[in-house]
Amino acid sequence: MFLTLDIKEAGYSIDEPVLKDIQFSVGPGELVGLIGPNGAGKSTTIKSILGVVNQVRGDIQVNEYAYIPERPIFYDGLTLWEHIDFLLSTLQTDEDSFTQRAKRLLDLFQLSRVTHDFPESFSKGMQQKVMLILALLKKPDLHIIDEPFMGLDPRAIKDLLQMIDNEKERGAGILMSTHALDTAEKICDRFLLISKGRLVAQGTLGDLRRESGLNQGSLLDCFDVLTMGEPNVR
Ligand SMILES: Nc1ncnc2c1ncn2[C@@H]1O[C@H](COP(=O)(O)OP(=O)(O)OP(=O)(O)O)[C@@H](O)[C@H]1O
Repeated sequence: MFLTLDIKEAGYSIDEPVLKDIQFSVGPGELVGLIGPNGAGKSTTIKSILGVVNQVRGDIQVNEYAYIPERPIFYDGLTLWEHIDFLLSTLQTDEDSFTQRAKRLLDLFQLSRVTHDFPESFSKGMQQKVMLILALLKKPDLHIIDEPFMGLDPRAIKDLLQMIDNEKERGAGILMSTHALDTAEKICDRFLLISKGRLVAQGTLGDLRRESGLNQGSLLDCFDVLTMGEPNVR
């Protein structure tokens, strides 16, 4: 497994846990969708894995990962190419092949023209593409992707889906939070459904259908049934 998570409680203060009793894992070549309503605890789950939630009771084992946040983050004063160069300096990899891969990806995502510009000046979609390129260049065991489809044009979404396929084929695991349930239904191997800080269901679409009693239900239908009337953590 590339990620094994067993959270008893996690949150931003000791007396008010946001998450309770969440257990799951992500293995090689698996795309796991983290879904749930607004405020359910998806980002808090991801932040617990990243180690930036200060109150976590439980155990989280994670291999080397790349994180693509919902809102792209860049280093002040570094151009796009300098971000790539900086990443290279943190990796033990062959410089020539790394540079070639970087150029190919910049081409693919149509960012070759702006390699010497500052990512802060890019559109949201272009910034998202930069984060994707940096994650791909790292070749991690696990990708953790927070709501990747927002702000991407249809062509970029197609490229992203292709990238996800390629990464799975390479053997990487992917944990992806999203509200795009139509897309998630088509591409995810398994789902983690979080509601009000608890893992209310996990498994394949077939498992979620069985659990919700909707034999032919879409992911959205199952989501609706399974997130109704969940008790609050607090
Ligand atoms: N930094 C923080 N400090 C205190 N509480 C927080 C913080 N971030 C999130 N929360 C609370 O934790 C709960 C879960 O929020 P979280 O951001 O994990 O939800 P989410 O499932 O990612 O939602 P969304 O789909 O809206 O992004 C919410 O009640 C939220 O108010």
